[in-house]
Amino acid sequence: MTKLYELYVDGKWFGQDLDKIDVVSPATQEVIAQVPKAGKDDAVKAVDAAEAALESWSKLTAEERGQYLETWHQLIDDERETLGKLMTEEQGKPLKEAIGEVKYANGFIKWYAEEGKRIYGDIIPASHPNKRILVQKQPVGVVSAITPWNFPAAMITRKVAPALAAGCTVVFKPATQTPLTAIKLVELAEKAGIPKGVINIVVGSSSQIGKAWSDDSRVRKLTFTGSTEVGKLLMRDAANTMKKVSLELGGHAPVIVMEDADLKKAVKGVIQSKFRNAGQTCICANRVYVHESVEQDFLELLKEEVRQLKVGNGLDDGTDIGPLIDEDAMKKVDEHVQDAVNQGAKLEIGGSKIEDNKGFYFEPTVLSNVNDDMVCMNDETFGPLVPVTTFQAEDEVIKRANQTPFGLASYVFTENISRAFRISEALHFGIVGLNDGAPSTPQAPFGGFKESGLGREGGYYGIEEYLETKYISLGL
Ligand SMILES: NC(=O)C1=CN([C@@H]2O[C@H](COP(=O)(O)OP(=O)(O)OC[C@H]3O[C@@H](n4cnc5c(N)ncnc54)[C@H](OP(=O)(O)O)[C@@H]3O)[C@@H](O)[C@H]2O)C=CC1
Ligand SMILES: O=C(O)CCCC(=O)O
Repeated sequence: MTKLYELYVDGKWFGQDLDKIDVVSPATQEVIAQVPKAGKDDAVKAVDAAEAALESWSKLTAEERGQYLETWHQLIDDERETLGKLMTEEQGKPLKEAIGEVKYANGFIKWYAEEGKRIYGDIIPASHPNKRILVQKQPVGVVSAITPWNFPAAMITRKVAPALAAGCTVVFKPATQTPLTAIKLVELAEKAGIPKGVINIVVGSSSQIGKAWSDDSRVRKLTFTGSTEVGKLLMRDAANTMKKVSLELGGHAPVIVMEDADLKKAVKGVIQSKFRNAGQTCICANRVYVHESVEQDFLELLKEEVRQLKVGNGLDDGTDIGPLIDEDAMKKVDEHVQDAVNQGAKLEIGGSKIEDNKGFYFEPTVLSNVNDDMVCMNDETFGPLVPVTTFQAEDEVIKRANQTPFGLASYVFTENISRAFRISEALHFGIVGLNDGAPSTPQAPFGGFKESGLGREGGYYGIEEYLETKYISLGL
């Protein structure tokens, strides 16, 4: 019998009597579990619970809240293999990557268990002898979090952990395609003794749940990771009650390989950045600009590495690239490849769907002779495609890299220190991987410029998003 996972609001598991949603393995298309389908009423009840829990949770000391987070961290660490397997089953990424994500996700909990103790205020010298100017940071209040399917654990912990550490309570909705890891994380939060109402999870109609939270003036902060389209919609709705908003949206990351780059390092960076999670990451390399003098050497090295990547079910040993999340995702990659090839791009390796599997598998693909008008050079592919084009001059490539409404991650490979700084500073992106294809880490600020979003997650920057600044003017 298919296992039914329940939802959790106000310290109670519920949902047996609701309609059900099937959770489908992207590797096999089999139904692996079911979750209840919550709607508006459940979303409102979640806010009722979070609001009721807010006062007592926010009044705990940062050390007490940190202790709950430490216990949660330990329980997740003990279960990292179980969580990793569940994640692979529902999301598709290879098991070693899934376990890596659990560790990464847990790193945010550990970091914020500590960082909550360092929410400092200020005393500012006054202009009047009988006045004192005090500045205090306070939790923003109830937080609503909406997360995507591509990182079923990390996108949750990097929102929930700083919110909890700051003294906020949380209502959250994971993606319908990947709710199981999220529910398991909440089970462990309950086991860690986190009081009822502090964390509440619902899954179901995203528009009903999102709207209920947007319209509710008790929710003081919205944090979202997902598509730019939905991010804009949520921001517009949040304006009605003037919520604080953090948005981590789409990217379109350029990779710049200069003529003085260490090409082995550059290829390793592209492989790390591009093929993680089958290319379904908002910081994935999406377009590669290689100096014309090193293009052939770069392509040869890249193809050598890509040839060795094994595509398959993420649960199988040795799999490097799992299935894409669904048919639409596969169609998008195929369309990007076809568009480029029809306009004269050269297929260096890959280029096809893998038809003899039940899941949505696509070959790791490299295209050369690509130009800036092709769809793949303007739109996030979210799949295992590396389009390679050439450039002649530094100014030219900076201009082309910045020619996008997105501004999340970018990558530069060069062994020249002055050039490295010059280019990093000229790129209009929130993240620059300088000779580094894997910049994500819990202590660093993750987030984008322009239409890639607002706010930062990670490090001390990430906890600021859950705080209000209060100024107390004291007359002596
Ligand atoms: N920045 C990033 O990390 C991500 C970027 N993307 C980009 O977005 C594209 C589309 O992916 P997709 O999964 O559809 O992204 P979405 O933005 O649709 O989904 C992200 C989250 O938002 C929820 N959601 C969707 N519509 C609403 C709504 N009206 N109100 C409230 N919540 C809503 C989803 O719920 P539900 O699952 O129930 O639909 C999910 O929890 C990808 O191809 C990729 O380009 C996608 C995922 C992550
Ligand atoms: O695609 C995303 O939004 C998640 C980014 C993963 C990371 O933290 O590196």
